[in-house]
Amino acid sequence: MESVPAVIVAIDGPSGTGKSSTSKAVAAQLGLSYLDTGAQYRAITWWMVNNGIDIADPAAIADAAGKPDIVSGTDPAAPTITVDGTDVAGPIRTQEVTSKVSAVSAVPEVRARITELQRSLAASAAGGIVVEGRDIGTTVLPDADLKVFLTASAEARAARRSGELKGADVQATREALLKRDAADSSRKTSPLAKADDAVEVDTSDLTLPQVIACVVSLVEEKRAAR
Ligand SMILES: Nc1ncnc2c1ncn2[C@@H]1O[C@H](COP(=O)(O)OP(=O)(O)O)[C@@H](O)[C@H]1O
Ligand SMILES: Nc1ccn([C@H]2C[C@H](O)[C@@H](COP(=O)(O)OP(=O)(O)O)O2)c(=O)n1
Repeated sequence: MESVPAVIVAIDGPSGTGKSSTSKAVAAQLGLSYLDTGAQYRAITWWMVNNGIDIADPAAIADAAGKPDIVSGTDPAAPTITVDGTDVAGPIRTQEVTSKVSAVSAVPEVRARITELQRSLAASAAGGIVVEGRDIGTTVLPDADLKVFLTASAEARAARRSGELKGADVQATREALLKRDAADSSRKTSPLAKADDAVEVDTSDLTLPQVIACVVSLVEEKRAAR
């Protein structure tokens, strides 16, 4: 039987463009592992908040960056995230963590630590992996076989996000989302950016199944060309 070589897929883009839903579905469909790098930054932020680290003090964050043990489960059917053995999948999605994650993830020591975890997970995924985040194509896995950069209008993204957070005001969600994009795009260390060789897909007017099909066919094209 012919074996299919492991494929590494990097999916980046701002909040609400469909990275997590698309990456999980593509990985499940193609039998690949899946890594949500945003969950890792949220997990380290949750730990900082829980341990009384001053989020306004980058030196304090840098000093503590090596302390928490963050473990990601990469099965796309049931991704997991633990900190020092505690399941934090729920607590990392609170408004408090969301409002603080950009400040924590801007600290170079935090990025170095999490980037190392990401590279080691990608290297050990024998069947290949889909890794989604903000700097995967530019910094974490610059040699990925396929890089996709998802975009969508602020209106579409805010409508999607406020649909998730029951009862959330679309305008307030839009503002919080744009504020986080601006912080993530303007930080010095590996900001949110499209890699030069990434394929850009605007998802504003596409359904989720259409985006998934588009990325699956991009992966299949890459595989066929190898
Ligand atoms: N193309 C799409 N059309 C409509 N809704 C979408 C689309 N892609 C994703 N969504 C929905 O938008 C929300 C945010 O998607 P998610 O995958 O979490 O985005 P990201 O990981 O980029 O923040 C989810 O509720 C998801 O189901
Ligand atoms: N590769 C990554 C992934 C996420 N981050 C940071 C910046 C993001 O605002 C936060 C949270 O990412 P996450 O993907 O969970 O955010 P959303 O699902 O888009 O709300 O983490 C990062 O700096 N680098």
